[in-house]
Amino acid sequence: MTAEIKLGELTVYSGPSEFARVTRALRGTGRQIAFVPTMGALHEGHRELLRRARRIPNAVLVASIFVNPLQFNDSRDLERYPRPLETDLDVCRAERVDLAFTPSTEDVYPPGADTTVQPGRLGELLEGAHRPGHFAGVLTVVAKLFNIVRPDFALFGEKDYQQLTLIKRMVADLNMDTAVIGVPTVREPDGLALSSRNALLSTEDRELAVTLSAALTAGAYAGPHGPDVVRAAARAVADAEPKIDWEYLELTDPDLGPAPDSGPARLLVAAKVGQTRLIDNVPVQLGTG
Ligand SMILES: Nc1ncnc2c1ncn2[C@@H]1O[C@H](COP(=O)(O)OP(=O)(O)OP(=O)(O)O)[C@@H](O)[C@H]1O
Ligand SMILES: CC(C)(CO)[C@@H](O)C(=O)[O-]
Ligand code: BAL
Repeated sequence: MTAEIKLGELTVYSGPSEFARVTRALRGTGRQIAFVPTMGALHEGHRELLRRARRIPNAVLVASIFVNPLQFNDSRDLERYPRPLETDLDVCRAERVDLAFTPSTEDVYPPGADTTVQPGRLGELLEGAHRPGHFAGVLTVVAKLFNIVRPDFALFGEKDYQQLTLIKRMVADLNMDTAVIGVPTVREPDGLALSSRNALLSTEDRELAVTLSAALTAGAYAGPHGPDVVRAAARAVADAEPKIDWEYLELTDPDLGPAPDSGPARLLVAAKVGQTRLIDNVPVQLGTG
């Protein structure tokens, strides 16, 4: 079988069973597998994940492109989600991806599929409170993808910080044999976190959207003064932009528990800008000043 697998140029698969056989054959040759799961509409954030994965010595680079309906609690969000598959495959070629997995919804969820992975308490906070069922959808598809690909390494962006935290939790709790690597958020020059949904912003909304990262930056700079000042500094920037529908702006510890008085913390935001819901977060060092 491995004789047929060409590495060094992109091969695209859509059948889960066929793809599982390919990855199993590769493992049999002693190669390690580095995996970058995505929903497509690839941008510089995804490219950074692919480049970091490419640098893992002797690894075969696998990317998946699948807009997972199970994690969308809003059907309009699912409908509007961009799907430029051919351009995405060109990006995969440019980043020297070996294997792309592009299943259909029916490939991933054949009739009768009924088993899901449910997050614990962590899945109910923040994003979980605003997108009911979202993280069960994410964990279910990530567990399925991990079973198909069986990666040694899987790379996820810190932009989706709660997702990254929950995936690390799932891997530990369910004894999955994959090292999860978090990659810092890639930003536009003005600070806006890159996101596939940015393509849906009107010109005016794009200008407003920078307020999310501006609020986070104001909070992070206030870190030495302690948690109350961080919250107040971030909130002041957010409140100055009432055209944005702010959903949460919260300071936590790095594991998403209550914020400490000093030491490392995380400041997270979600807001609707026009029709488009965006999230972002930054690390904050508290109470050192
Ligand atoms: N700006 C970014 N920097 C680093 N990683 C990112 C960035 N944006 C997305 N990622 C990561 O890329 C992976 C795939 O994400 P996804 O395909 O959902 O893209 P996205 O830009 O997060 O889209 P959206 O948030 O609009 O759904 C995830 O691990 C995500 O955290
Ligand atoms: C991890 C993921 C690919 C699961 O669908 C998705 O949530 C994403 O792109 O962040
Ligand atoms: N990037 C996280 C996937 C989602 O918003 O559904």
